Amino acid sequence: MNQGSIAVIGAGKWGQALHFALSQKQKCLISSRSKREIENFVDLETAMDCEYLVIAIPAQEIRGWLKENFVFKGQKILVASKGIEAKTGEFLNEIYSNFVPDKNIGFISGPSFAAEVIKGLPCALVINSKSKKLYKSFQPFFPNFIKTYFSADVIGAEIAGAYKNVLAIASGICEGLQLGKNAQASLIARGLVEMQRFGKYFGAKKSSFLGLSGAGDLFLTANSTMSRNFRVGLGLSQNKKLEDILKELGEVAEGVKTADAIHNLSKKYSIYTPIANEVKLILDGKNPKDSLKDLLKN
Ligand SMILES: NC(=O)c1ccc[n+]([C@@H]2O[C@H](COP(=O)([O-])OP(=O)(O)OC[C@H]3O[C@@H](n4cnc5c(N)ncnc54)[C@H](O)[C@@H]3O)[C@@H](O)[C@H]2O)c1
Ligand SMILES: O=P(O)(O)OC[C@H](O)CO
Repeated sequence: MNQGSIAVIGAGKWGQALHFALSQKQKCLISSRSKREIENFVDLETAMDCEYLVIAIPAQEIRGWLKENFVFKGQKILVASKGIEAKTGEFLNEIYSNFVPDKNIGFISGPSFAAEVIKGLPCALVINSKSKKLYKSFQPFFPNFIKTYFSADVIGAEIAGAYKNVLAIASGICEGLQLGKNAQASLIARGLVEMQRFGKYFGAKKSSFLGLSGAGDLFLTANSTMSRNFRVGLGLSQNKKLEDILKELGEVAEGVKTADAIHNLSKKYSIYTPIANEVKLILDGKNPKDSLKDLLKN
């Protein structure tokens, strides 16, 4: 293993933004499935030989990618993805736990549009890990325009980062239906309560939902067309087909599959998640205006 070296795996919008940020203070390699004309682009084998890896692959693809490509050689891993695996309902930390020990892995959360990070605009992120030593080993790699915080509440950060994408779809629908800012603010506030209720069932800390991982990322994502998930909601409000919306988007919108995962988990464990459930029904074809009536029922 190449001691002290760092690489980003995944050269999508977030992988490229993290590569830019992590290149400010030191050389940072980057790798992806297809070759890219990016500084310090390397093949996967070279990247995997780095001591520090930042993995920015879509949540639904992680299990397959790990099975096909990952060999643990003591690397320290930072997971940059946000989502819950739809086909199993497993959280990302559960998937990674089959490949990496808890002391070697952390999860990034917080309000962070790639488009702003790649411009060097200031932001704040949380590195969530069972190991504070892991956080301390990654922290020096981050540039001065990114303030990092530590939290040991991995499940809270994971659920917050995944759930906010589903709520962003709901908020985009609300915007698209021109229901007004009162409705949108109420939806976001009730969504935060719902997210925290869901997280509590899995042992998440309430504070994670009041901080950067929850409220911070939700306020960002549910109020901006910079969010892919918010734009999915806008498309749904215009009765566009989901396949057409995603084709036009050309990037991942994790909330679509995570809505499935949350719906299945809340049904399995009898957790009250009305907003996420309506998003799932709308993604399956329910008229958004009918969902609105159902959500407004006293
Ligand atoms: N874009 C952002 O602002 C942002 C910010 C924070 C977190 N994230 C999260 O980062 C993750 C990646 O999002 P993104 O914005 O980079 O998406 P993107 O659609 O821009 O890029 C996804 C990348 O993953 C690659 N990919 C897809 N399937 C793959 C597979 N099976 N194996 C290897 N690579 C594969 C694609 O080729 C693409 O380069 C998501 O979980 C997202 O929620 C995104
Ligand atoms: O574009 P979105 O909706 O995937 O959001 C991107 C980031 O998660 C914002 O923190």
